[in-house]
Amino acid sequence: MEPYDGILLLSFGGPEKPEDVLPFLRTVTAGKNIPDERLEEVGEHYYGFGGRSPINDQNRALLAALRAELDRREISTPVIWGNRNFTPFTAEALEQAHDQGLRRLVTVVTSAYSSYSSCRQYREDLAGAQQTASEAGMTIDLDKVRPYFNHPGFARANTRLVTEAVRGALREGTEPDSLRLLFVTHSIPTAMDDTSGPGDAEGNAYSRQHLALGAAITQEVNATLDTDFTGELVFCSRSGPPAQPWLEPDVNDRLEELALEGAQVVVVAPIGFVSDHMEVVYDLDTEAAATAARLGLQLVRVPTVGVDPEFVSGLVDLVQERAAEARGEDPPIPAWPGREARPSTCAPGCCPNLREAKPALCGRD
Ligand SMILES: CC1=C(CCC(=O)O)c2cc3nc(cc4[nH]c(cc5[nH]c(cc1n2)c(C)c5CCC(=O)O)c(CCC(=O)O)c4C)C(CCC(=O)O)=C3C
Ligand SMILES: [Fe+2]
Repeated sequence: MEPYDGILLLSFGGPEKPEDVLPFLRTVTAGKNIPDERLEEVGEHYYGFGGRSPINDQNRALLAALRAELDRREISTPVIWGNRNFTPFTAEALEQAHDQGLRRLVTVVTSAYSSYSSCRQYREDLAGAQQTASEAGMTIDLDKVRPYFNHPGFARANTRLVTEAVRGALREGTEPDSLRLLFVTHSIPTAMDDTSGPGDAEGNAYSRQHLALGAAITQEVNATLDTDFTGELVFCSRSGPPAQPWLEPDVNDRLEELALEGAQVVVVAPIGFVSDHMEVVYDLDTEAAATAARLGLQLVRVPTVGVDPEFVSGLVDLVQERAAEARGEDPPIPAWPGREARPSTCAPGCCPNLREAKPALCGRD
């Protein structure tokens, strides 16, 4: 895997027991304008699951799946795991890597899209952790793979999962006219969406990337099943003060409207998430499922990619692609939907931090 001697899996992190919940929430929301009521509410979501988020176990499973796929390709490069908000924190991961003799890592983030929250904030985490390591006398170089919403591994795995879910609903006798297809992602402030992307020429990269993937999946579903569905994008997990605009519609509000229109079955595909973490098991499987039940709607929740072999193999392809780039080669850069891949080194000012300027790695600024 020249020039890299290690791979860093970088994620959000989550609490593992009730005593972890408050410290975790304080870490997540430090310096952010999240109302207390929202924090208490989110704390309750975690307590409802015994104080344990599913996300860390999902990352452990992803680590094992990446290891198996690397071994299958006879690549012995170690994989290290770090989180933004829970141990092993990113700085701890770098220390562990350094102790193992690793000096140059390629990072895979557990988020597929461009935005401050899903891309630059991880680049800031890398800069902070690298700084901490350097103060302790450890020098580590860090690169990362490109945002992969339109890498074929992620996009095709999602397409297959949605197609199977719709096929299953139709096989059970659902009339196509009474079925709706919703793609779901995490809401973000509209100001964050407006500024997501490489800078002056763009913006709204976060919502546009989801719309592009949703449209491509819908087209494939229709081609495969000979149907005529119109997919649409909805959002979950809004927080922030009520007066601050966030991306809409909320999945629950849209379910209300769909029920009035006469829909009976709603296929909900959480393409914004790579695994079934809290937003999926609470906001969709608990809250949206209750809304649907109250409205008499059948909700069919599509699995997230998780450790789907096509997705995992795509992540290893991305790591090998990044290594080839770093060696100065000109590897093929597969992209679907759209032929334009995001660069693995972000443009200056890409997905800016609107609160405070902070150093970020893996970019040209
Ligand atoms: C785009 C995006 C992703 C997807 C990309 C990625 O995966 O990174 C994501 C992932 C996640 N978000 C998570 C948890 C939380 N996010 C919060 C708050 C926020 N998220 C935001 C955005 C995103 N978040 C934003 C704009 C805020 C407002 C404050 C801020 O500007 O940062 C809060 C505070 C309370 C609240 O406001 O809800 C919590 C507890 C967990 C862990 C789940 C688990 O434990 O299983 C995961 C994977
Ligand atoms: Fe979040």
